[in-house]
Amino acid sequence: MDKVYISQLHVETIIGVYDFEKESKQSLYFDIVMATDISSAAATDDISLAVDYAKVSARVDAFCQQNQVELLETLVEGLAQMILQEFAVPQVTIKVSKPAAVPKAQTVGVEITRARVR
Ligand SMILES: Nc1nc2c(c(=O)[nH]1)N=C([C@H](O)[C@@H](O)CO)CN2
Repeated sequence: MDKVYISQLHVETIIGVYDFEKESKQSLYFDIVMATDISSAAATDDISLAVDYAKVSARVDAFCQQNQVELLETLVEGLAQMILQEFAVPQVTIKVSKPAAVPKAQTVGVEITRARVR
């Protein structure tokens, strides 16, 4: 299966378990890989037949602003379901990194892969 991907998408949003995290936005970085068959888009050179990575990026940012949650797990699960439904891809992998969370680590985060249920 072919892939369309987004690397290190920077989103600033309210996210976290602790009270101090609910007061100001923090940086998250998303790596997103979407399975797709690119043959129709390649044959026609038509963006409407492609998974538009710019539209996905904008939706991910908007989703993060509209859905303020505590856990990275909750956020990526919601994002995966949104991408599967709105962009007609059969499978998506999302890795989210929260570099400021653990000072002694370069970064921490969560990665999931979800497939559309037929
Ligand atoms: N598996 C997770 N562990 C932790 C999360 C999380 O979202 N998933 N979040 C926190 C805090 O919000 C942390 O980022 C603040 O230091 C802790 N562990």
